[in-house]
Amino acid sequence: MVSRNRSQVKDHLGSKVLNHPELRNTKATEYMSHEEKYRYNLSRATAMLKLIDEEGMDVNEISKVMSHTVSGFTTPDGNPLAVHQVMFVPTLMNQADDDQVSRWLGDVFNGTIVGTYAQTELSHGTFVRGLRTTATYDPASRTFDLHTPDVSAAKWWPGGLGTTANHAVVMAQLYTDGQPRGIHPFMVAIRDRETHRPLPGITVGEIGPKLGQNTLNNGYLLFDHVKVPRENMLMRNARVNEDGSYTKPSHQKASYGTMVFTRVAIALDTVDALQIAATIAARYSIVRRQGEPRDDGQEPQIIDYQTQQLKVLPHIAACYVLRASTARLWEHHTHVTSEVRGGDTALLPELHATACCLKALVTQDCSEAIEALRLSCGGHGYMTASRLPALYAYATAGATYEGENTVLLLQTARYLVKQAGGSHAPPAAGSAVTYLSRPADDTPFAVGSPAAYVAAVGRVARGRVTEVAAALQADRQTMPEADAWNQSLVQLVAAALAHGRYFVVREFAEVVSQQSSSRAIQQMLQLLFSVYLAHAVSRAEGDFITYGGLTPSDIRLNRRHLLRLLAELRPHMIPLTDAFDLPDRLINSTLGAWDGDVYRRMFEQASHSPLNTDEVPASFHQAMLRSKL
Ligand SMILES: CC/C=C\C/C=C\C/C=C\C/C=C/C=C/C(=O)SCCNC(=O)CCNC(=O)[C@H](O)C(C)(C)COP(=O)(O)OP(=O)(O)OC[C@H]1O[C@@H](n2cnc3c(N)ncnc32)[C@H](O)[C@@H]1OP(=O)(O)O
Ligand SMILES: Cc1cc2nc3c(=O)[nH]c(=O)nc-3n(C[C@H](O)[C@H](O)[C@H](O)COP(=O)(O)OP(=O)(O)OC[C@H]3O[C@@H](n4cnc5c(N)ncnc54)[C@H](O)[C@@H]3O)c2cc1C
Repeated sequence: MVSRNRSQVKDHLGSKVLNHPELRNTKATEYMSHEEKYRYNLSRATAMLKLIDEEGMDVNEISKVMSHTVSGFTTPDGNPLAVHQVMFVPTLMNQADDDQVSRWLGDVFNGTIVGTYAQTELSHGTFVRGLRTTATYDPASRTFDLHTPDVSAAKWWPGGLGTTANHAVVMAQLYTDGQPRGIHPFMVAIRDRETHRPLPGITVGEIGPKLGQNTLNNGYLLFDHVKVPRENMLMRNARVNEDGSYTKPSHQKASYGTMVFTRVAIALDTVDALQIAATIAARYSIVRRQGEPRDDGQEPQIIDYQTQQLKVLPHIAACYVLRASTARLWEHHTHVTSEVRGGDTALLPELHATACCLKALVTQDCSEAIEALRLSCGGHGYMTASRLPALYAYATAGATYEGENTVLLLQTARYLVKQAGGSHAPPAAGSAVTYLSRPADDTPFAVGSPAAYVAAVGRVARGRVTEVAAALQADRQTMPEADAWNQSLVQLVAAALAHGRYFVVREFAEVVSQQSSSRAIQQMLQLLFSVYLAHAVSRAEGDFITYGGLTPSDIRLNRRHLLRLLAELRPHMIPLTDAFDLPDRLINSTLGAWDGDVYRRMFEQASHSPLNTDEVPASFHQAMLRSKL
């Protein structure tokens, strides 16, 4: 499997799970209790982990397996082992030293150690430096004392912590030699490997129901002076020596590496959810007919309403554009990580800035798009069996976890304004920010020219960044830094999003220009790109007038152009979503099956309601008749 790309891994595993004795048969989980749902999803997650093991996948491929296309089928209510796979294992691989890796990894891969990534606390998630769990080193016993000072410092949220994991990588404030040293990772056993009972000094449990993803098994965790051996601090980056002396990491934020990786993975994966939602809405929009009959005597297919085309088609284009740019980000991450392992951290700041902004842009765009697609399916889109609510719940969680989106965009903005002001190391060759130090691209705007649109998107990004950088600089002369920063927050976020949009469209422009296998494919990619660009302009018309060099007349022309493009794309809608190659069983939607047999499926799913088991449910007598008396 080692040389397969993500899509090949997804297809391979997709067919494996659909034929797997323990995974191929699914149950409707809507009517299960919380505990039953957890058991069902956990046993499927475990079967999936065994399958991964049988396939001999390495850690890099394990994260590819987290493709929502596959995991949404295997664990429809959230994977209680997701954080084990996506964060715990990669943290050990990248932050444990070689001795530690050889000490733990065997037990991780044979399933004896199941872990989570315990960083967030009740009172601190965003502000990582503010975490209050302490790890105080005692040279006499050569142990760390892990302690939760009060309930507000309880770890709260880690996935799988509730009742699944027996170990955690705990992010805690290190104290050694009497000095605070900042946040560091510790490998901590929290439950007995045999009995699964919490170990002495540990309080652990599950946090309760959420908007969705209810079997992620998010948990809480408190330490009452728990002793952890010195060898359990992950020591690839920083070290605490036996005498308590401290060796700094090569990069101040080296211990944040897992977050960077997971942001990249989330950006990639959320596009999977959008592809599924777009396929469902496209198929339903063809099947559904409603309205005054036309000349042929038939009611119109809803996709032939211009408004419906606007609700559905731009999001199909977005699937293609965002898939390409997030795949490029993944490749870039792989490259930078290997440089960092070799000791060169020069590319890390920009990788961090790009990962923050793409994770935010993609999860925001995808959750808004999935909600629009749900609305495009009318009442039936509100039903759980359409799968659209779960897809939305999944995508919108991505806007919060692994760094709340506003906060991440502000990280990107911090990097951008430093670049614009020349106060950061100059960008490396191939950097995504060189445009800030060059004159603006003055390619005149012309409807119908993707290159002209890309240039305009670039002018918006450049204008947004330079304007807010100047405002910030001016405010810094008259007020404290924190006030000046706060004064510009809204514009900083807008600048980071504009930069992200420019990154995305430049990457796709390159994909289109490099595509050489067929003229027809090239033309289709051009059409998708044109739709994406025209839609991007229509969503931010003010910006394109203010910074992009467009006139009000260009804006009017773009509105008409977008609608014409949608009409042009409409006949290709089904092939374009079929091309995502999603088998019906993985889509798992009453509205989105390939044969379009929507109404029969809807009736079939209604038959599963426990309220339909008896003609008159017992509850009628118990609740309603009694209340009449
Ligand atoms: C394949 C998987 C796909 C999908 C997922 C599948 C399933 C999903 C199931 C479950 C997923 C759930 C998991 C969720 C897990 C979590 O949520 S874990 C917790 C995540 N928490 C966060 O992300 C917290 C966000 N906050 C932060 O990251 C930081 O606090 C901060 C906002 C970045 C600020 O940090 P700090 O206060 O320490 O920073 P400053 O001291 O202000 O320094 C800033 C300078 O540091 C640079 N910096 C910051 N971070 C990094 C980094 N990671 N790498 C490199 N550099 C970094 C920053 O650029 C500043 O640099 P400067 O300008 O030069 O000073
Ligand atoms: C489903 C799910 C799974 C999770 N899994 C894990 C896990 O496995 N491990 C783990 O450790 N954590 C996990 N988390 C926690 C998650 O990482 C945090 O919730 C997330 O980082 C947001 O932090 P917060 O809750 O502190 O939000 P807050 O920071 O409190 O956000 C609230 C509001 O404050 C604003 N805000 C905060 N700071 C600033 C600022 N500096 N500037 C401007 N605005 C600001 C935000 O923009 C937001 O609007 C999970 C969360 C969820 C929802």
